[in-house]
Amino acid sequence: MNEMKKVLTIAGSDCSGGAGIQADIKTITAHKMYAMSAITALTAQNTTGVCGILDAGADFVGRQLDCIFQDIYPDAVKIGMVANKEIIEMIAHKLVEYKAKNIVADPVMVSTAGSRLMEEDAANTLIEKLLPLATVITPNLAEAEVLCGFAIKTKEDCIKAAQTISQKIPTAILIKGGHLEDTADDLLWDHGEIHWFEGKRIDNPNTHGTGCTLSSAIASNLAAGHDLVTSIKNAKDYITGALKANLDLGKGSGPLNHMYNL
Ligand SMILES: Nc1ncnc2c1ncn2[C@@H]1O[C@H](COP(=O)(O)OP(=O)(O)O)[C@@H](O)[C@H]1O
Ligand SMILES: Cc1ncc(COP(=O)(O)O)c(N)n1
Repeated sequence: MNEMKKVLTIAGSDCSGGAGIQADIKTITAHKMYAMSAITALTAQNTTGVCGILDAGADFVGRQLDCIFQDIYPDAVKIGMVANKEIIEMIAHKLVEYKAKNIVADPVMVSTAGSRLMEEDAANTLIEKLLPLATVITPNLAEAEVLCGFAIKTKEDCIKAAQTISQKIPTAILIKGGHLEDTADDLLWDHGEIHWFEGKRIDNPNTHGTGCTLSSAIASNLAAGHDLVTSIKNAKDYITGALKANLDLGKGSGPLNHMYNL
């Protein structure tokens, strides 16, 4: 029997199933891997927006991580929504304690519909304590603007932003271009080396959970033993397929179709 790869997601729950923990578990399962989850917060949300957040508390997040790492050690870890400083610090502490590897950190700050998912005063703790532990961080354009401190309008701006961010956070940096106007090109800055992952813009308004899905697909590929560039390329192919499959659920920006190639 082949060894089953294990991927852990540390993120918030989306009760409507499109983003967060639910998107991550669907993605990891579609990669034929074993998914585990440490839930940082419950959100009450759907395709039209977020109407409530209940965070799990730092101690309880720590207990979930102890249970996971002491029993079924993950081959890769994806980090998504983390609501406040205390939880960020706890996760950083546990990842160091258990020597976690293949960490993909998505610095989730604001939902697509505009609701804040991380408290405003937590950004510095995220930048100083948690993001530097990652193999790769995956900000979207708005998150990259917060991390670099200036507006990003063009592909040249993306390169400048990655260079600036790398001075504070010495990991590989993937700036996602899902919110660029004409293309969906993503930029990887890997310690000074630049790779563009080109993507045609797919005309599908249902993009709830694209960032969550991409980061857990990258984590699944790293768990499989692929290098970072191959992992991102495969993850981009996965998200392209899930967008092209045109699921249309809910009254707002709907979820992706994770069953398109099963
Ligand atoms: N309409 C689209 N067509 C093709 N790819 C897209 C589209 N929207 C997002 N993507 C891709 O989905 C991934 C997630 O990007 P993005 O939507 O920018 O992240 P987030 O959900 O964090 O805002 C990226 O690889 C991006 O290029
Ligand atoms: C619990 C949770 N985590 C993350 C997101 C962001 O989702 P997206 O992938 O669309 O940026 C979300 N809406 N809810």
